[in-house]
Amino acid sequence: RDEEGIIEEPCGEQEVIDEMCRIVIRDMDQFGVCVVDNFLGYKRGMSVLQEVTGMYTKGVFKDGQLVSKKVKNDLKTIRGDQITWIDGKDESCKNIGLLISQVDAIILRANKMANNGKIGNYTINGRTKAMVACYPGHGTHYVKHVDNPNKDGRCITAIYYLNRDWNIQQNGGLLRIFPEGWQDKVADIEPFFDRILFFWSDRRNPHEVQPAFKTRYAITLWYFDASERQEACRRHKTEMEAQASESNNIVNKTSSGES
Ligand SMILES: O=C(O)CCC(=O)Nc1cc2ccccc2cn1
Ligand SMILES: [Mn+2]
Repeated sequence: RDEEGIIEEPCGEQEVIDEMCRIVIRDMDQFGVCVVDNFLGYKRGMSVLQEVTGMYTKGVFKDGQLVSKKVKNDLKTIRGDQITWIDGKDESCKNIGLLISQVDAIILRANKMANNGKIGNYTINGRTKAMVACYPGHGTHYVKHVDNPNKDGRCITAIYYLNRDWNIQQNGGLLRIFPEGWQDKVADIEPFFDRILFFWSDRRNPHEVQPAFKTRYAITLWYFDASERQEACRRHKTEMEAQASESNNIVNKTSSGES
């Protein structure tokens, strides 16, 4: 507060980051979901959007997963979201790289600031690459699902939206989260430009994307909890070894003529 008792607006970059971290920690602890608007600001948000639309017109997006939909009595296969994975290091997506480092800064700082240095009792030590997704907008949707149902190590989902002048009534594409413990209440998130959303990736947050009727872009990052990730990798390694020795036995049996 300055002498008139007016609350000082955080002005420096660091104060803005700290303020945002406090909001993320508070909302994640209270709701398991957190929405922050004007995350990058108009200019930097637009440069991220331009890179994404540039990639899309270049056709780097893989065809989305097939969603066969019974339309009257013929199976109409429509494609869901189209995705591409990038690490944001190459020159052609340096602005996406800036977005990624900005989200990293918030998550890692929040991890430090939270009580005993853990946000939601996690110790975050890494993340996936950025998944850039596009819904082509012919009524494509994403069925209700959980990002991490079986402890693969991912603890926080961060989704950055890029859709300007988005009108939910006309364009659809609402993200609906069904947070565990909210009874019949839901969290309806409109995929607005320069909005970032955080939520726990596990079974606490089943979610769906309702049919979109305009091209809908989003960039997703998943952050890893150190111990859950380590355990998941150990389990995966054991499964791989078991499969290898199993196929070895079969080979030995068939080559030695045993039935
Ligand atoms: O765009 C949004 O608002 C969220 C869409 C969404 O949930 N996408 C998504 C996409 C996925 C792609 C591969 C594996 C798991 C995945 C989980 N979730
Ligand atoms: Mn998801």
